[in-house]
Amino acid sequence: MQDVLGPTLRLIRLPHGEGVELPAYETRGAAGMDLKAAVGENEPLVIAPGRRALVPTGFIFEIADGFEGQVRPRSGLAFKHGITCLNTPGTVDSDYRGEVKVLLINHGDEDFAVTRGMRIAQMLITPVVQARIVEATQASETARGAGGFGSTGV
Ligand SMILES: O=c1ccn([C@H]2C[C@H](O)[C@@H](COP(=O)(O)OP(=O)(O)OP(=O)(O)O)O2)c(=O)[nH]1
Ligand SMILES: [Mg+2]
Repeated sequence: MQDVLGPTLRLIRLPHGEGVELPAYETRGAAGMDLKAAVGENEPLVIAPGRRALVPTGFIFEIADGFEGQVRPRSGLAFKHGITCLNTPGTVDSDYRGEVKVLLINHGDEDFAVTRGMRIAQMLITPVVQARIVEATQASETARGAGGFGSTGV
């Protein structure tokens, strides 16, 4: 995978991200780079059951034109603790210059403490295109027509 040259991702470290490891692909073929929590060293962010929290990553991500960042949950956190991303997949626009944050929700039945450096989610860099938006008066004909939501059987 790493033989395939992807776009450059510039990361601007914010003061509270000082010392936090860069997001990284954990294995050679990993689709997503793991994002780490930039919460205070002695201030874990505790998410109670049923609650949500915006977790800082400590970085501005300058995503190349023509790409987006998709913030997705980590399956291990979901399986073991019921922790997932509420807005999955989160969309990080290429023109966004604020800090990337991860919106976690606790679907488990115990408090979950997010500690500094914890790998909380993953980000995929994915190509996007913008459509040319045109209003029309009639839909074109197709074999499917208006059939959907199980119209071809289950
Ligand atoms: O998980 C996420 C999702 C979004 N963002 C940031 C980057 C993204 O470019 C911006 C806006 O996200 P989105 O378009 O999904 O939210 P919105 O509710 O439409 O806000 P806006 O009006 O700012 O576009 O928020 C994150 O940091 N993490
Ligand atoms: Mg938006």
